Amino acid sequence: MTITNEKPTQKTARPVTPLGILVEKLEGIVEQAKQEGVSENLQSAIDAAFQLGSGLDPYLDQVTTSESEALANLDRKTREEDWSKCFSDGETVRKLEQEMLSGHIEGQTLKMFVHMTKAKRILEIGMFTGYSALAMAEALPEDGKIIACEVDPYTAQFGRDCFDVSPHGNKITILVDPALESMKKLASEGETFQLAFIDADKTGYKDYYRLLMDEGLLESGGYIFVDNTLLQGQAYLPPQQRNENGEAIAQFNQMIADDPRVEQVLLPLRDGLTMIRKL
Ligand SMILES: C[S@@+](CC[C@H](N)C(=O)[O-])C[C@H]1O[C@@H](n2cnc3c(N)ncnc32)[C@H](O)[C@@H]1O
Repeated sequence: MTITNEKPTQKTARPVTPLGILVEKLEGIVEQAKQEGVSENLQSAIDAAFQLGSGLDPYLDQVTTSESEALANLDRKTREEDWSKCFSDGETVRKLEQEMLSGHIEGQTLKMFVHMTKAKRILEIGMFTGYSALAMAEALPEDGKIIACEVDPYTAQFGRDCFDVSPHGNKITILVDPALESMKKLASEGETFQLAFIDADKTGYKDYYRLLMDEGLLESGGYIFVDNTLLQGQAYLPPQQRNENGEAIAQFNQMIADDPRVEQVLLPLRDGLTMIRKL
């Protein structure tokens, strides 16, 4: 057996945001233009468009507060895991992938929102390896708590192991069940939350929202943050370009826009992050 000290292979994440996809397309256009020999003016316009787009995400990373060591460790471990093998070996019950992790900019944004809202009881719907849960936990006071719903036991344990090396991990309780079941149980026990973060299966978003709003889980004046509300641009692209998730998100966004009980804003951060305030 050969023992090396090489790091486990890390696959490069594929683009999963409107900007990332746009930049990948621009990169292809830059190459194609070079090969086909377009005019100097057109080439420099294409190069400028590529520069403008490709520089944004690295710049945000550079000027945003760095993530904690525990978050960096969780991110690295998530990238090193072979998620497709975990699924084919039957370790995970769902097909998971490293691209599901929210990451540095969104994590710091959520953490900032927790500070700003002074929320002490948070419900997370869709935890994966726990990046967003831990980022929010870092902003909670000692007596604050997060209940994180995750259907996959393998990734729930993966997250738990990462939480346990953080001084904030003890604020997070994981419920390993379909989120709808966990939420109904929490509602029947009279639990209430000041902040919820929806980031699970996109076709379930409408039901999660209804449960939060109609079953008393979310307190008046409480906030719901919702991830992937641009769904790689499918939310605003022509309907025939949408897959099932894109259609679910488009319908969800419209449902929120039509609900007089709330105020909301869709931030074009990463794959779209909607902030909703219950009036
Ligand atoms: C996009 S990931 C969550 C990412 C995480 N919030 C983060 O910031 O890194 C979605 C997660 O939702 C979980 N999920 C999907 N359907 C679910 C359900 N019905 N109930 C609970 N969790 C679910 C998946 O197993 C997956 O881990």
